[in-house]
Amino acid sequence: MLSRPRRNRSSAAVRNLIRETELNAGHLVQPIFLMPEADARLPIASLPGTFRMGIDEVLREIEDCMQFGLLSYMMFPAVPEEHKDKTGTYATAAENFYLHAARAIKERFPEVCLISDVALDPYSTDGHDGVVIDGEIHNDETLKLLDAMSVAQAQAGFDVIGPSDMMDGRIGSIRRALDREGYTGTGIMAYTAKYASAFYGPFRDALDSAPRQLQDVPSDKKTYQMDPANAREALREAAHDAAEGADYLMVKPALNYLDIIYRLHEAHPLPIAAYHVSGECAMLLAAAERGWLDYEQAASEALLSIRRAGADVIISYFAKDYARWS
Ligand SMILES: NCc1[nH]cc(CCC(=O)O)c1CC(=O)O
Ligand SMILES: [Mg+2]
Repeated sequence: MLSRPRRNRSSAAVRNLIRETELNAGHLVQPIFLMPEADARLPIASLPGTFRMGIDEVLREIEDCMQFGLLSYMMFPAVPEEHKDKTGTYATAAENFYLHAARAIKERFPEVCLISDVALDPYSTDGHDGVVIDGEIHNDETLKLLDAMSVAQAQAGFDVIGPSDMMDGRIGSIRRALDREGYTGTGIMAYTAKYASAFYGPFRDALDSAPRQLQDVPSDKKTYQMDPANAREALREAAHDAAEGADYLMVKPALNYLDIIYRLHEAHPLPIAAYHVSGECAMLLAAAERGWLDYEQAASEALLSIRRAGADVIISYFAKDYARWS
């Protein structure tokens, strides 16, 4: 044998020399679930180790994460039922606790990159990302609501707007709305290839945002989120979002969709984000709880694999732990 690959694995020093992929806290985004009560800290049964927090707890949490070099956060609101309605009015209300929290975070930690969530589902009594009109999830009526939500978030200080709704044309629509209002510096992280996945369960538990049982509307999101069977369709979505002014293209979920991450990374010069979603984290945590997997090693390998596939940015509930280990 003239060529022996094992020579390049013979010591830690050699392995370090030839390592192809690096992953550090700078690539990671920590998701945050925000509650209205300032001092709240509530566990999520299906996602151990992650909490729904009020703003006081969130500020403490961010301070903690910053010690480990985590600078980017993506925030989601757990909206009380009494604030929900069919069009998500509360999303742009002056008293909205999510907008107030963004202001408080950016005031206290101006150096962080704060990413929003734009979609109707946390605010909607129907639990859909778009507005339901006459039994239909109405694309173009939803765009107006998403535009207003995005402008309110930019005004509150979010650095990057994160449309997670999968309506057609919303990136261009939001970009124009932001620019019209003078927020030309506010970025857009497009949930470009977001699949109708079974792995969002714990997230929907956390926000109580699952689609409701309605008369004429399916209680799944398959008419707007992508079919897990499709890969080429993701390239089409990516072409739209890139042309409409997205600053990042996201693939979601991540681990079952590494091929999609790879394809988008090859096809587009835009930064690629991957959302390692709640269910993907939960199944690893459940196995670790039973002693079936080593949490640190398995979580690190999962994140590294997402990065190796071509993700520049990884959103994961493991971000803080990984940052602490590395
Ligand atoms: N706008 C909805 C939204 N934004 C982020 C997630 C899931 C994230 C996760 O599971 O961690 C979802 C769930 C859904 O589409 O129902
Ligand atoms: Mg699209």
